[in-house]
Amino acid sequence: MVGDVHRADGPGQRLPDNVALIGPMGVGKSTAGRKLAARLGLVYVDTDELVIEAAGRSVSELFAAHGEGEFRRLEADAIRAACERTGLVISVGGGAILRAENVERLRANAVVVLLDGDPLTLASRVGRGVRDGSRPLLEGVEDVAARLAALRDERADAHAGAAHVTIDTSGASTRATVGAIVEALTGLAREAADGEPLVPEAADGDEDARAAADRERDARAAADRPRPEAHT
Ligand SMILES: Nc1ncnc2c1ncn2[C@@H]1O[C@H](COP(=O)(O)OP(=O)(O)OP(=O)(O)O)[C@@H](O)[C@H]1O
Ligand SMILES: O=C(O)C1=C[C@@H](O)[C@@H](O)[C@H](O)C1
Ligand SMILES: [Mg+2]
Repeated sequence: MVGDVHRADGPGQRLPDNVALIGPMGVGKSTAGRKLAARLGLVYVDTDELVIEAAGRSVSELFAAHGEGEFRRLEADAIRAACERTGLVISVGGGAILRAENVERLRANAVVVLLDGDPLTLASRVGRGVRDGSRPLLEGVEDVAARLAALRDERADAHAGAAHVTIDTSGASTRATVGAIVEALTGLAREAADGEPLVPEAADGDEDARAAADRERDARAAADRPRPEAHT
């Protein structure tokens, strides 16, 4: 059932004009988000980047100077600002779903897509970026995979409660993940009463070329295609 994907403002509702990507640290929200925005012709924003801009320092510096609480306050401000806009793909910082106000705002103003991945996948993805100043919760941690697994478990309920749709990206390429997100959004848009598709329809005459490109992409991604799973 996708009823609660609609704006809660009565009949004639349509799907929200934003897409929000949530999920565990390192799952690929920023990487997939940029590509998704390009593919859908939407503007990409990343709440971590908005916080860095507002604070004038890296996430790690902010944690060190003012603590996680200040980071979370700026993160909530960033989400509020993003949710006042439309036409965005919003990559949401990994821990933002722990605040109910963030979840409420995101669900009301975006289709919320949870990108998930098993702990080994997460560990392999963050491996290269552990010391880039963006993930203070992993700094100085010996067993990054165990820490990521623990955080993912702690946040599993919050993630499930926040998501309209979940996509398992374990072992999937970014291209396959973006394809699965588009497929899920298209499905939701078609099912939404009076909803307009979030994915632009192909222009007349483009249909065959687009279908051929889709078939080619699907064939390439078939081996590792993640399965979207809709939630109420
Ligand atoms: N599907 C994928 N397959 C392989 N590598 C990926 C994939 N998605 C992302 N990566 C790589 O994993 C790393 C982490 O990705 P990214 O920064 O997008 O994660 P994130 O979810 O935004 O993390 P954070 O919550 O910390 O912001 C990057 O180095 C990226 O290139
Ligand atoms: O999972 C988390 O709590 C975090 C994820 C990152 O996106 C950053 O928002 C920050 O490193 C905290
Ligand atoms: Mg990110």
